Amino acid sequence: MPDRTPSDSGAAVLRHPLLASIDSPSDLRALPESQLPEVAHELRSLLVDTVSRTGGHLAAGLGVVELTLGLHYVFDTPEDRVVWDVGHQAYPHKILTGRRDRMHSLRQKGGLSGFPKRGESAYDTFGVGHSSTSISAALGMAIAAKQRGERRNVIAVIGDGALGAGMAFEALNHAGSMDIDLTVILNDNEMSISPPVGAISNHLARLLSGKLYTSMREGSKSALRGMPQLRELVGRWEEHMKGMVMPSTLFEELGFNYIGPIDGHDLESVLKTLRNVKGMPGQRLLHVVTHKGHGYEPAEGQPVTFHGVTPFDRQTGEFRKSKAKGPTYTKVFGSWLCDTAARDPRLVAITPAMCEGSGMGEFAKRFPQRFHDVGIAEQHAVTLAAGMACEGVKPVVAIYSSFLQRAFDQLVHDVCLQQLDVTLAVDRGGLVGADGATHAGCFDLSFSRPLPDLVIMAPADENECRQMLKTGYEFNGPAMVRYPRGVGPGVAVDPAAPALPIGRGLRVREGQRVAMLAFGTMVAPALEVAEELDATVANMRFVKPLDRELILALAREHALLVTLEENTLAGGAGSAITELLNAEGVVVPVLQLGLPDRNVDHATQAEQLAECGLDVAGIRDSVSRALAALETKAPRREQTLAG
Ligand SMILES: Cc1ncc(C[n+]2csc(CCOP(=O)(O)OP(=O)(O)O)c2C)c(N)n1
Ligand SMILES: CC(=O)[C@@H](O)[C@H](O)COP(=O)(O)O
Ligand SMILES: [Mg+2]
Repeated sequence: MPDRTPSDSGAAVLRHPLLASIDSPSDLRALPESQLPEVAHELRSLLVDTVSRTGGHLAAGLGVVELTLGLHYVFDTPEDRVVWDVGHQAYPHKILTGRRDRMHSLRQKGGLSGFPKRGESAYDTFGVGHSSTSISAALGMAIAAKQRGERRNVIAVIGDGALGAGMAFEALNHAGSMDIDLTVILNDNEMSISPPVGAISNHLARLLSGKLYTSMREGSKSALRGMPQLRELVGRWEEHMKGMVMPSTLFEELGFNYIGPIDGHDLESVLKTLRNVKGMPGQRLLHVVTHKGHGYEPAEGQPVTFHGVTPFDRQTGEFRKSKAKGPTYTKVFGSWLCDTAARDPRLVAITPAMCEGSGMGEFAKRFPQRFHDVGIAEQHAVTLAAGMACEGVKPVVAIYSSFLQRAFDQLVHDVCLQQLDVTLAVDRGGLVGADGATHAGCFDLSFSRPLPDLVIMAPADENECRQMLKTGYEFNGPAMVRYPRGVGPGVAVDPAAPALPIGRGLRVREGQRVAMLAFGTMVAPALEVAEELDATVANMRFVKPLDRELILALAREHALLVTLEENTLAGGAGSAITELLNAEGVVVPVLQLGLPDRNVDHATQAEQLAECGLDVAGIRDSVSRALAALETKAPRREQTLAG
């Protein structure tokens, strides 16, 4: 990696002389091919340096350095469209496409997004964050280009993990039957976030181990150099042997011309193959083999840890100490899961490819027979749980709120309609910080609330989270506990704490002027504000069923109700309360506070909350204004105060 040299300011900076001359892929294309290995070297260096400071996704980007260079060198981007899947591997792409000097701002408020984003650059052809969208989007672009009579290459780059999702196969299925030019590059590093799972992954491994065919082919090629007639004959024999030695690939069966596997770190081979692919008509799938974390030893050795990282020391690969106190909600879930499984042999746990992120590592080790990582397959995960519940086991699906969006109909049709006993541990509910809008869990309360028979809970602290998991698990029907990313207020967890009475909230402070009806993460800031405003605070606990008696009592006793939730205001928990009041014919002013009707970009969680007026200062302001308005104006019927 390039040396550190003192900058004018005396601070150590990294020198990347070649990268410094590349402001767009045109500059890259102007370089002789002989300089590309050095560009690759500098790219890796800059990538490690950047992410060691900002945090973010590292190992995947390191693995696609040569592929990224090759794509921008060989293809005429952005005229040719490169569509990245998930987009967590796109940092090298950002560096080469005019964003080098802003990499230090990655994932920070006002800075570069951690994912491709159409508004950020013309080279970001499709906004991503969620997995397995690339082939559909690329196919759509290819069809549009054909219809408009525009000739361009369209290339989807998808990982072996992302390929396991149903949506990727829906797209292959469609594309394979069409008269269309489309390139799919399969970036196979034999890793998802965790080691990949499933039969597709086994199929890819078999393709990679088809060494016999590959070495026969390579050996014969060099042997026949200078003997053209014989080479043609052997070429035909080779096709015949290919069929005999290697079963045809899944992709060929789906109508794709399969090319590869090639070594994705051999720049010469990457460039040569991309040039060949560029001229080919029809649908082709190029199988590129890479190594997650390539070129940075700590990441190569620990690709799971270095998938997504907090800032670390680039020399040693050691992480900076976290200042956070207490366990994350994810950890609380993980230990509840293990404790419950130890007592109840009926418990099974399901994750759609998020074992570590969802806190299930310990469970997977201790109860491997009852642990099901289904790959990036949220829809399948939920319906699989439904099937299990039909047969008397007790499934717990741990899923990120934003990924549960994928499985909405499965939740409606397969779980709730049949009132099946499935517990959903919905992590990352609310704003998630640096991953930004793609990963924010802003909608789960709105989309789950209309479902009959679903119990929905939101804990105010760590202990309540455990109690709610117990409550949901013991409830004989569908139940969901939604908790946020990160740590809570630091309440000690009592493993023996009882389940909660369903549909009962809790008054946590008594006041006179206003009642604050808070859900989940909003209880703590509501309590902080309450002192100053002489407010009653209720920890509502249940979004469904709502605590009717508590709400009506609060409405009787106070001149103003304030609902607070870390979910979009549209159709969320506050709306549930106003619906109930309307249904009961109760007229009381209600101020609804929650997430706004717009996407909230990457920043820290605290910055995002402040931006949405959901930090202590923001809540205090909104409530004070509402109280002032109420005190100066004559009361009206039907008052709903805007937040
Ligand atoms: C719908 C959805 N589910 C889960 C995730 C979380 N996720 C992000 S990257 C990833 C693994 C992707 O593996 P692969 O496509 O092989 O890419 P690699 O990291 O190996 O380069 C997962 C599960 C996601 N982004 N989107
Ligand atoms: C790219 C992706 O989808 C995941 O890697 C995600 O960024 C993980 O987020 P957490 O850090 O919240 O687990
Ligand atoms: Mg992979």
